[in-house]
Amino acid sequence: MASDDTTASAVAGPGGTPPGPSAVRHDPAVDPVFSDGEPTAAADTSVPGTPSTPADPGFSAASSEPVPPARPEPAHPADSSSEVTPAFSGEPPAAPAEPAPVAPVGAVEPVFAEPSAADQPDPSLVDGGAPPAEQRASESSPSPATATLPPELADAARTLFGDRLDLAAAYAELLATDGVVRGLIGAREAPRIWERHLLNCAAMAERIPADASLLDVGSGAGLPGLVLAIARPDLTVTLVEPLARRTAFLVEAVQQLGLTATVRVFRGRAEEAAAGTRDRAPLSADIVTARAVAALDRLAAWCLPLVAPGGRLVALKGASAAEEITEHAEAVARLGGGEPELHRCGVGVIDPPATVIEVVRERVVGPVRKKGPKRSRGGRRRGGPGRDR
Ligand SMILES: C[S@@+](CC[C@H](N)C(=O)[O-])C[C@H]1O[C@@H](n2cnc3c(N)ncnc32)[C@H](O)[C@@H]1O
Repeated sequence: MASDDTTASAVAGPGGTPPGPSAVRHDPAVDPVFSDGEPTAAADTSVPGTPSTPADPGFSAASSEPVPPARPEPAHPADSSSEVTPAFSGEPPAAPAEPAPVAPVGAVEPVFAEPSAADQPDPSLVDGGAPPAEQRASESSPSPATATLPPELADAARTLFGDRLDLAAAYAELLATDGVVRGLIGAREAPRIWERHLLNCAAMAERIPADASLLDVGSGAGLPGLVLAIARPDLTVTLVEPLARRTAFLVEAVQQLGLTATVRVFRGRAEEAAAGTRDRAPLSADIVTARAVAALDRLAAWCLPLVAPGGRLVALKGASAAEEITEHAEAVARLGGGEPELHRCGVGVIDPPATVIEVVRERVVGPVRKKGPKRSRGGRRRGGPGRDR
């Protein structure tokens, strides 16, 4: 049930409420939410909370390697094919993988219901001998119901979500129930969804201009793209995610939250989104966001081709953001990016503020061509077999 703190009538528009006491305590900027069962998540190993940092309990067995183009997820009823065919949700080729449409439910109260019988986990979600997600959820102490917005975060949440706070609460509920049951989010993350995930993602909104188009690369369960779409109804958002189980969740979440007018889901890798096909123009947007997807050099390689010239990559990063800039600024420049800039978001609202790295796409750089043998004017390869004849 909603407390008075979370009712729409009690909230002001974003920025309209004086920030309350800073209440977010951890450095949550890049803590991803995936549970142990996730098979192929590429992660930013240069930030805290990634697989290379054992301290993060909510993280998956992710590697820093990119997702292979056609690497299958574990079989699941929603996955009719193991092949990843880049497509928007609803496009005919991808249709078999999409769940049946769910009627929008609108805003719901930020208390998490018990999973129904229909929510029983599919055993095929279990990876590597781990117990089913539901079992993992019940084994760890916090119950999903504890993901209710903590009172000490209510001021920050009101400031960041304004009159969309109920919608944010509905998404938090989805993450903490469905997200846990389906193995998309670690059970221990449920009680700290607001603190570690929703608020710091929402804080990025201050770096995004009004009415911008936005592509969120490696959305996973919707972070930060879906959070930004909730906080900022003026944005047009595309969630880019290659893995079927995650895109199935995203499609359902978009429908259930009633966000279909401003949010679409593209199943595929960033590189595929940028390349386009004979039937689909390459995707691009004013702003490309990412959290916990890759280190800055690789992120720039994947994301800058998706940024409209003059637009920006806005990457949510952790404590090592400054070192990443030092390490990768040259690579970013080679890829057509400007000097990476570090910004703090949510100052005075969340503690610590979120850290983002921003890169303007200054130049359009073509794909790196591999050096092949030189050809003569006649088209023959110099030194090739023809020359010896
Ligand atoms: C560690 S998860 C982070 C998910 C989410 N951004 C978050 O912060 O919770 C990394 C995500 O990036 C996706 N990913 C990996 N390589 C990608 C690529 N080349 N293009 C798009 N997404 C990719 C993975 O499938 C995975 O969902």
